[in-house]
Amino acid sequence: MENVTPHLPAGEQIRRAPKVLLHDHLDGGLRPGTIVDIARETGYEGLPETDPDALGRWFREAADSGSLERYLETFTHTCAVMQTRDALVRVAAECAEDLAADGVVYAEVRYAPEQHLEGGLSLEEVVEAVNEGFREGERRALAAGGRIRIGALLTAMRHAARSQEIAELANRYRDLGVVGFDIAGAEAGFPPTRHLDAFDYLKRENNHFTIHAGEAFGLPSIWQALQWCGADRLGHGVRIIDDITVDGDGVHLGRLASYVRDKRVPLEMCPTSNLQTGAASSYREHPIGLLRRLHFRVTVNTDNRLMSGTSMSEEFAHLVEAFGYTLDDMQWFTVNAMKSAFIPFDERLAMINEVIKPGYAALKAEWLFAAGAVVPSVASGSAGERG
Ligand SMILES: O=c1[nH]cnc2c1ncn2[C@@H]1O[C@H](CO)[C@@H](O)[C@H]1O
Ligand SMILES: [Zn+2]
Repeated sequence: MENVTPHLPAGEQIRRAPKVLLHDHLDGGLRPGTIVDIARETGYEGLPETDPDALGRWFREAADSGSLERYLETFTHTCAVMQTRDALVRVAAECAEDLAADGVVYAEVRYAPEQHLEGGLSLEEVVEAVNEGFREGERRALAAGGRIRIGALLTAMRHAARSQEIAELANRYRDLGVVGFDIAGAEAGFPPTRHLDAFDYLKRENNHFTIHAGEAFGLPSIWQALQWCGADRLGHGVRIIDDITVDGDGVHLGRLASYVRDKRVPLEMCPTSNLQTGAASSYREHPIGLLRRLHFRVTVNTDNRLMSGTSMSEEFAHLVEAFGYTLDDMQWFTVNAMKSAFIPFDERLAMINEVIKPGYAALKAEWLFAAGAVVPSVASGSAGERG
């Protein structure tokens, strides 16, 4: 009899479970075959491999360096093939299709418009091409029997000096496919306060933003992101663990960790990416386990599906294995993510009540109808033991 234990998710159930993704980079999620195609079409000759399988392996290995800076070097190749309107439409459409096929029902996908200007596109043309691709991908997913909604986050690169311009762009395209703003790139040496003008501007506009913080750099980065910049969410935020001590007397939260938990600050955690950049040493030791137990507002994310060779289902499968998470835990993470999304409250609520909860309820009931589940011993109470 297969999987009659209620609530314990098997691989295929994890894929079918509705999932919400808040932290995924468009330029970190291309299909290797698409990179090869576009490189050929546009004459980009810098690819380290031209066979799609070998190229996929190359990205995973090159990103597996233990350093964020080296991890980020691999984006040269994906950005190189995302410089034309057609390429951006294609990459965005495939992103939506791939996420929907993996059971993601809502995603916020980010990219840095300033990294897609080498072919002569304007910032506006970049945003419009990506939006067009997302809409196309949503339609294709629907036609294939799936369903997904995608909102874009516009990222400014923290080492550069275009954050104000990108924040204004995010504001201009608000309600037109863009739902918020972010900063990314190497963290050490580039504190979020370098971009205070952009964050202040977005606050005055009542707009939303998240900040990559507490990944390659510790508590000061998280503190600045929250208390100086006013971030709505933290990208990664794993280093908040440095402000938590666990000893014989129990768990003690420092002031910053308390603030993060008390204010329900969403943490966009990306376990596999953290293993690759050295921010965590194994799935079992990943801070997500403790933070979930302490009821921080934790969410599960992919970061870069190509560089990490992952998907939302893969991330959850690793966590199920490491921490014994059930469908109830998956639902908890998913509801956390949906609550923390940047779309309007009524839409988030409808997603939770009409899509996420019914989806998990259906999965949790499956054991009842599994072959062999209804046996005479039901009367003697074995079904009750399963619950
Ligand atoms: O985990 C990360 N930490 C910091 N920056 C990142 C991470 N993943 C990707 N990017 C950076 O964000 C840019 C826009 O999508 C990417 O080009 C990459 O440089
Ligand atoms: Zn990221």
